[in-house]
Amino acid sequence: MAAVDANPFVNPNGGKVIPVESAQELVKNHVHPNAAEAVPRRYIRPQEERPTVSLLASSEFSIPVIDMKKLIILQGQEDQRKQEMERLSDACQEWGFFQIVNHGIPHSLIDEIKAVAKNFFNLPLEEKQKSAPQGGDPQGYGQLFVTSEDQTLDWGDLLALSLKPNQIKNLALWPTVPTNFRDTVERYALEVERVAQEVLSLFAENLHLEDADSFKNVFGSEPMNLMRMNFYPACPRPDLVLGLSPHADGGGVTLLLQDDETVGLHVRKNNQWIPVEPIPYAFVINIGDLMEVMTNGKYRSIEHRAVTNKERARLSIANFYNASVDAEVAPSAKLVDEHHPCLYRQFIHKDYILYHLSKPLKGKRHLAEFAKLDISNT
Ligand SMILES: COC(=O)C(/C=C/C1=C(C)CCCC1(C)C)=C/O[C@H]1C=C(C)C(=O)O1
Ligand SMILES: O=C(O)CCC(=O)C(=O)O
Ligand SMILES: [Fe+2]
Repeated sequence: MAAVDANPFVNPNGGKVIPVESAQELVKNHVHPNAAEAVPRRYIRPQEERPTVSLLASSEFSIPVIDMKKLIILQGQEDQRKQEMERLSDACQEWGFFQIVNHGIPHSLIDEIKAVAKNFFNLPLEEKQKSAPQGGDPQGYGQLFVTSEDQTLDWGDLLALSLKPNQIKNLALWPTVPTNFRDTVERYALEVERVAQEVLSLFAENLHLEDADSFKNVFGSEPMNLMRMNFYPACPRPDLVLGLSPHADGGGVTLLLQDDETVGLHVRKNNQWIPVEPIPYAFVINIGDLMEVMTNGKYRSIEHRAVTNKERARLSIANFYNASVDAEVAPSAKLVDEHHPCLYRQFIHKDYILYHLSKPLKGKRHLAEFAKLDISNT
């Protein structure tokens, strides 16, 4: 059993918890059946934050798709691999986002993890609340990043669990219904970790770092695998709300499974919101803040958000593959020189997580406020 009292993230806001009603319950109970008041005031975004998408959004202007099969080292296929590596490099530098296909995670396991997540969110509230945060631990069923009474709320519920390392894993909050939840999540976690490590090796190779393990080494001996299952109920006024506020992921790399049927993820590119079209069984991968720091800004952690849908609920499952709790995070010395000044100060990963947890999700501001160096006078 995990040693919960050794978890450094307990009580990140001095124990202050702001209660938030489940969005799913709100819909179920038809609190405001009248369309004009269909959405309670606390969810309504100011005009400038309401969701519109770019007119540019089309198949020619969408996040790159990387075929992992083309990245396997095979004799006679060197040119094909080189081309795919270049596409990956562009994706990390220009978009901060890409989708991967042929990643080797069995489709049956993807079906299983989506099914257990859906089954969990479809349980009665009392059952789900058995996984509600306890004892100041910010994981479990409910909300994260709600730090004030007057904050605009997201139209979504979540289940956040630390899968690894044991120091922050709190099995007491893991659902026991559906009965295959734990076993499925444990098997899925191993596969996600394998792919995340492959992706880190490809990044190191692309950036010409000493060896393919260089990022894995900085991530340390106990990398974190945090899982966030997001459930966005159908919303009577998707034009007024957001499922998930604009944010950049704080960790290393994120592997996201999207709903196959419903578009909901938007990525910010050149000040426009670009929808990410779901590809069945693909993962959306994005660069997190830690990776932006380690690459000295060469790879970019990009703002994204989730919107809701009038007819359909949407499910997504994000795994944040992050450095160890006590890892020292800093730009790689190989990526700093007279033409590329050091953009970020060194910090301890744990301190950045605590900073993150104390603030509402707010675009790209967290990394800039926490670690960006002022290089205007250098
Ligand atoms: C959008 O970002 C997050 O939701 C998030 C969540 C973190 C967590 C879990 C998924 C499980 C329980 C623990 C915790 C609350 C930390 C982001 O975490 C980031 C932020 C930093 C920094 C990081 O490394 O991961
Ligand atoms: O639901 C989505 O598509 C986005 C989820 C996300 O960005 C996150 O969980 O950090
Ligand atoms: Fe995210």
